[in-house]
Amino acid sequence: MLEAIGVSKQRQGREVLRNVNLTLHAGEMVGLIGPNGCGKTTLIRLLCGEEPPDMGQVRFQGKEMAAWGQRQRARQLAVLPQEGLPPVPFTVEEVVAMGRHPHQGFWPWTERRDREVVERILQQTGLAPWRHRSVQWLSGGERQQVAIAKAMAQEPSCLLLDEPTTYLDIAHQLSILDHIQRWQRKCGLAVLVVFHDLNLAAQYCERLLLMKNGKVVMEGRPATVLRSSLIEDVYGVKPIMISHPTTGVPQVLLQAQGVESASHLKQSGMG
Ligand SMILES: Nc1ncnc2c1ncn2[C@@H]1O[C@H](COP(=O)(O)OP(=O)(O)OP(=O)(O)O)[C@@H](O)[C@H]1O
Repeated sequence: MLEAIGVSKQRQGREVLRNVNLTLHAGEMVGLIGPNGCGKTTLIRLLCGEEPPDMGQVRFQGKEMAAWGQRQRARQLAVLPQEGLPPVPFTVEEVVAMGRHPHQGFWPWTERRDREVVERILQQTGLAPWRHRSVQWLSGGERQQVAIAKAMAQEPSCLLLDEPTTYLDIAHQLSILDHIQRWQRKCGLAVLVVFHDLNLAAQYCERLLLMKNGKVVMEGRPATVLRSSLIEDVYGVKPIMISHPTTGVPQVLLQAQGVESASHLKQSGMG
């Protein structure tokens, strides 16, 4: 479905992606993880055709990305950038409907279908009661939910999400990711998600790619990638690894390293 083949990219003379290979298949959710500045967003920008690689190739549905027209690509590929949705002076319903733009005028019956899709998505995402609220007055987390609904309205076959849960509380993190997972499974959607939360990545993704300094250093199932020694090497912190009590997937516990917390533990007899 979507492939990066040996892609490299420089920023101000510095190589921020080095010979990265990635394949995303229909019907799978893949997590892209790694420390700040390791190149995740740059890779997403190359994968969605926002920028060309300096070396290597990005191919979408077998065709080189540069050969896709913008509108044609937008009918198939939706991207939720890291910065999310700006606080625009449009209503929730109008913004969700903007997701239909790549399809408009494509078939004679699109207008009715566009309205049906927007209505279905407003209902599914629980945004229907907010349809007339202006997006500019929504909180960061609320805007993020609208941004995801807009991407859903695009009805893509491939979805790229750059840290979609950053502004969301725990209930909304689960609700959005559950929603995307159901959509992925029902429609065979290919999903690539950038995560900082390794525990969510392990729970939702069948495959993870771990990046460090512009390179993919490990790829595989969560149990292969989320190993204590590898996490320590890549992130520079020593995690405590446990298995999720229900699903058995690896989960990462962090331990505060400050002097104060250590003495607090000793005082309480837990150190
Ligand atoms: N326009 C730019 N000009 C110069 N350097 C840039 C530019 N954009 C990104 N970089 C650098 O490229 C590297 C990779 O950045 P990128 O945003 O891809 O990392 P990231 O893994 O997404 O980070 P984060 O987790 O913090 O979002 C960083 O060192 C960043 O400073």
